[in-house]
Amino acid sequence: GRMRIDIVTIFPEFFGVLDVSLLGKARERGIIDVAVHDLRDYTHDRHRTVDDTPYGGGAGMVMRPEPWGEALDEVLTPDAVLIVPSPAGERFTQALAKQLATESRLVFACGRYEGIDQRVVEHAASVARVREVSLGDYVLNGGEVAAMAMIEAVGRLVPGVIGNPESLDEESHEDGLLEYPSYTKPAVWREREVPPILLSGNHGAIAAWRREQQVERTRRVRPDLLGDA
Ligand SMILES: CN1CCN(Cc2ccc(Cn3ccc4ccc(-c5n[nH]c(N)c5C#N)cc43)cc2)CC1
Repeated sequence: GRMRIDIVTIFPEFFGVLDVSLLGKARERGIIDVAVHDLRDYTHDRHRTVDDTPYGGGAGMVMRPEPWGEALDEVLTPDAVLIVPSPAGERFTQALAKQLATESRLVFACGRYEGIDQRVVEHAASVARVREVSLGDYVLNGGEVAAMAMIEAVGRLVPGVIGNPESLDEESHEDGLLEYPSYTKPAVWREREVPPILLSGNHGAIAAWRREQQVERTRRVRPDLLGDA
């Protein structure tokens, strides 16, 4: 396929949904191959232990390096990009999604507890490109939800995955503005009319109105995207 994605996690069943979603079609068509690996398969003790107490003290547990080392030995090839979801990561953006969509191999290391022993990331960087990436400034309990979001954002940009590619270039954050509001039938719903301009057939005026809606909405909701104070 065009892209191979490996996911290492202690919750492999979490990614079962990838079989049914949009990416399910892409997998059937052989565009994207996804393989999920259970980190516990790389432990060798009876309790399949993946965590231990943090050196230096502190609350919570840290994920042990050994299982991660063995798992990544198996899936991390030099051409791959290892993506490690982390609260301390660089911000995940549409620009990064577009960059990652050009790669042939992505590996996602989904941590839990308080994170993964840092030596795992250090070692991986000697084998492949590694990026610690954060979904946003809020706290999750692990990397799986973040990985799912990133896989969806990247997967839909891989050529052939989305039916109508033109819907890709007219979307939010493509031109730095939020998207304009959308409407469909009926023309009146609960006494609310569709903006008449959209029924005018005047495509120049419609395009202008949509642009104005984008600017107005962006200024109201996301002034940071306009570089406004
Ligand atoms: C001493 N204290 C100092 C504060 N830390 C902070 C902390 C560390 C881990 C976790 C839980 N967790 C484990 C793996 C993992 C991956 C991604 C994310 C994540 N959260 N938010 C995003 N946007 C994420 C993404 N992407 C969270 C994760 C939660 C909070 C704890 C220890």
